[in-house]
Amino acid sequence: MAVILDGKKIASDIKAELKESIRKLKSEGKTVPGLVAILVGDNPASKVYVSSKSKDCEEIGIKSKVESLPEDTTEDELLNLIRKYNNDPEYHGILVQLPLPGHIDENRVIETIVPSKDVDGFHPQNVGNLVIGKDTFYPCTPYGIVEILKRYDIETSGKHVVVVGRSNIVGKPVANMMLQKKEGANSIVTVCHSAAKDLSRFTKEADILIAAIGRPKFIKASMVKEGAVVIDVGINRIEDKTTKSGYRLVGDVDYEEVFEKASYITPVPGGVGLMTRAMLLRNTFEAYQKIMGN
Ligand SMILES: Nc1nc(=O)c2c([nH]1)NC[C@@H]1CN(c3ccc(C(=O)N[C@@H](CCC(=O)O)C(=O)O)cc3)C=[N+]21
Repeated sequence: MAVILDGKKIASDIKAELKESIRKLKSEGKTVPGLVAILVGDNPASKVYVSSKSKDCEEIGIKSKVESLPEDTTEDELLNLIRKYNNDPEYHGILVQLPLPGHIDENRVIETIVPSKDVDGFHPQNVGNLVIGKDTFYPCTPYGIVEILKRYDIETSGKHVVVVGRSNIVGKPVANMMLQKKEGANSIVTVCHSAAKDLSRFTKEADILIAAIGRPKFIKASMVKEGAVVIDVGINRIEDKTTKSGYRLVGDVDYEEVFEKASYITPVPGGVGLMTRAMLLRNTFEAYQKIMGN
């Protein structure tokens, strides 16, 4: 049976640390970090995420603002709003909630955010710096995964990490972070994806398995090595009429099965998702420190 990696506990520790740092800033009469979240359209899941982000900010003393724009906002209007915040000294972090409506080019949007305020770490300059091991913003979900491993003292150096999924927000950046030598995890990394003819051939080799596929309960016990560390990035809503909301959240890992075989496992909810939120706060604090020069 596995040890449950408690994302809720670690996220709350990180928030407490940041809260204390911000309290100090305030007591010295300094301005506080600021985060603006930009939401286009009314995707219900995105609304929930954005409102929980501002709640988190409020809790620890980060100034936050939500810009809610209608679905039919033009790309130019959005880009102009981003440019406004690029030049606004009260906001040190800018987050544009993804996905965007189809008529807006996500890459153009991301490239318009000034890299020094790109707290998602999605700008090509930050992505490039991550790959070559230079100062950057780590994307929040990968950053959260690395932080969980660190706080549970899980050995990563020389371990075989297998990432399933190759997205720009999770798979690719987490693979790069785990690969990093200097101040990094120093792991051996395999990235696999849906084109693999026999995925379990790869996943069974993992000392640390990171599942970021986006398919409910996809990783079965038969695909996992005895004693592996299993990190579940999936957030899938599946119908469940016994709950009040009519749905239930499950990960990309078949938790009940894999729990018996793994040495450590992250739960869903209560694992990586909460860490993602906490690391956004840390990135905002780091953006503030870099901009303010302290
Ligand atoms: N620009 C941008 N940056 C993002 O970081 C970003 C994004 N767009 N678009 C959507 C995804 C998804 N994401 C999550 C954040 C928190 C939870 C989270 O708090 N999960 C809770 C449960 C939440 C629930 O009950 O729905 C948990 O796992 O315990 C999940 C998913 C950030 N994303």
